[in-house]
Amino acid sequence: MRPLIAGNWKMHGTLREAARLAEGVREGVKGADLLVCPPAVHLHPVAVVLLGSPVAVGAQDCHAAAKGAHTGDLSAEMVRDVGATHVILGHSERRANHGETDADVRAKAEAALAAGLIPIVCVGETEAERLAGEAEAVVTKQLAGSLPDGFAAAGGIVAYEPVWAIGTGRTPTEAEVAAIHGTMRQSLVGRFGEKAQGTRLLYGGSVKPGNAAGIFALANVDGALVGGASLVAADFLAIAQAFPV
Ligand SMILES: O=C(CO)COP(=O)(O)O
Repeated sequence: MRPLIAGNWKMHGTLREAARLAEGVREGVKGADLLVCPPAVHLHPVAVVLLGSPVAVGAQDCHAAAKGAHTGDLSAEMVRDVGATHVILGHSERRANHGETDADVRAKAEAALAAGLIPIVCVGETEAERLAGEAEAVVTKQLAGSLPDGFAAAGGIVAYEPVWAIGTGRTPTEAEVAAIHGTMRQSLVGRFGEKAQGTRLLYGGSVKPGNAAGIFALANVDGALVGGASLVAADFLAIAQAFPV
């Protein structure tokens, strides 16, 4: 399976900085499939910078409805229309800051699929859940509730992002990542059948150039969802280069 290295730029940067970062990624891309997910207002200009390059563009969220009276929201169609091919859904920051439930994420993923976008659905346990030994159960439940039917057939992507590893410089051990990714694969194959062997499972949470190779060597890790390190083109590209080809 071709790895996917995705950058989640979150709420960072000016338009000029977004364009420069996109140019830096475009100039250095080789090997892995790359995706950048800028803030919504930068989607179109970044898509223009990356037009004709192998670097894809994704949004960080979309609404579940195709259109309507939803002030401040963006539909999947709008995101697609301005040049995005992917959308991150159910990131823990949205689950925490906007109260998004598994059912909300599932509805958004359905809207994304209907609009021809590839959803990247995020799951992950909190530190308290990990300490209570509940990480695998939490992630399995989130997957069951957040993924719509047809997810695997449409090429949907899953990102495992332990909440306590995001932006903290801490990561699970390689054995812990391998265990969760193995559990996720099993649960996807159980629900969607053998085609889910081809579902990309990304790891996210403090991925850096220095720890990427170890994480990428693990079974059932098919790429990464990178936050902070994706804001520096050289670091993002170094992470992509760490994937064994
Ligand atoms: O939340 C993340 C990506 O979606 C991970 O962020 P960091 O790479 O900054 O830990």
